[in-house]
Amino acid sequence: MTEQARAASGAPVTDERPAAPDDGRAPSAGQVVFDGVHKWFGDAPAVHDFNLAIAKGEFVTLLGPSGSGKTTSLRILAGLESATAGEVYLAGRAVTDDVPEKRNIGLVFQNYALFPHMTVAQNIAFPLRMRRMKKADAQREIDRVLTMTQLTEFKDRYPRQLSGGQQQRVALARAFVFDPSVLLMDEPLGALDRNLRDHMRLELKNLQRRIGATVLYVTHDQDEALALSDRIGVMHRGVLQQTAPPDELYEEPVNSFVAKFLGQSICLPARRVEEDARHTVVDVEGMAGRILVDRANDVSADPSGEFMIRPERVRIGADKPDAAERNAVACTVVTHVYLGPQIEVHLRTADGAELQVVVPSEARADYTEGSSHWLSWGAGDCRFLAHVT
Ligand SMILES: Nc1ncnc2c1ncn2[C@@H]1O[C@H](COP(=O)(O)OP(=O)(O)OP(=O)(O)O)[C@@H](O)[C@H]1O
Repeated sequence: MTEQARAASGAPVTDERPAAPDDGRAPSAGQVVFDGVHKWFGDAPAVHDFNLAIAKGEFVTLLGPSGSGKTTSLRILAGLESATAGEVYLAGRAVTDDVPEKRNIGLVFQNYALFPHMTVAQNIAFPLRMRRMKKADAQREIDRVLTMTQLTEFKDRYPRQLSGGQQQRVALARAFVFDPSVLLMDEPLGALDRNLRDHMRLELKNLQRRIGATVLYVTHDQDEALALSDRIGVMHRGVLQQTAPPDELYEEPVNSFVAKFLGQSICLPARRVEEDARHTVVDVEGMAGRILVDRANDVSADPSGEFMIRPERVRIGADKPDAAERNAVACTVVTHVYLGPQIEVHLRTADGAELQVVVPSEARADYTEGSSHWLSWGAGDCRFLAHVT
């Protein structure tokens, strides 16, 4: 069977396999569990010690730059790639050595992978045919997903007679039709234009919620990841850096790679010089004086790391704030960039650190080149992070 046909068919796991270890890393309640998975291509590591448990009905996204190991991890779960080490579990059973046809998984790829010589209805029927489902039962299931994906009126068309968005809906319908235990999607909206992408994103989320599907999704688009996911796992150089709900990932990144990859951030090299019960005191490159960081926001194992703050947490004013626990740094404006509702102000400290903040654009007259300002923020607004590049 070709990879395309395998991916499109899926088939239930029928044999008895050992249960997932109940060691905390691999909760038996997990619908999907990666337990210490490694993948090497020759002597090049692609995925390193990958651990992830996905609950039933959960939508988890792997987000990361090109080549970070997202697709390889997903293909290992699908059985299209073998793990060099580690185990993969589906519904509590090890499937690491099972061929793809033995895993009850639906797959959707960026290039749709529809069969060009089959109509919409025939494409959707394919996984049911592979399972030898009775004709009347199959027809009922096909009608159900045609309605669900609003494709009934297109059922007799061929893929070439459909728009990109319609083709992608067929691929989704084909992945849903056999009630897979898990759906894997690799950049499924990647080939669509921006408007259609935003629209399909909503459709996809609604569909997933309605049927309660467990989804592992791959993208390098952070907006897509934020909009769709219950949790996001950020990958970098084959390593899962952090897995958390979108707001937690944004507010509480564990290292400088995650902070920089998701949203805007001010990150500067820093050193921990002192700590007491409430604060860590850090020396930030380019900032005179010591900067206070809440102890809870000090997550670097090393004394050297990175100071991080989100630009919207920085207050900008004409005067130095006098609150003792407020960090304050004097800056001059280098330039500003008009962005419509906001301007991005580029500033330089007296010690040469460059940083950017955003302010409402109606205040732009205050930020002429060379003008002086005070930046300030609370110890709870900033973080001291492990340095990961
Ligand atoms: N079949 C293969 N043979 C050799 N190396 C491979 C193979 N597949 C992937 N790799 C390498 O493994 C690493 C991870 O690739 P992978 O496709 O998983 O990354 P990705 O994060 O999905 O990237 P992208 O977003 O570009 O798809 C890369 O360095 C890639 O070149």
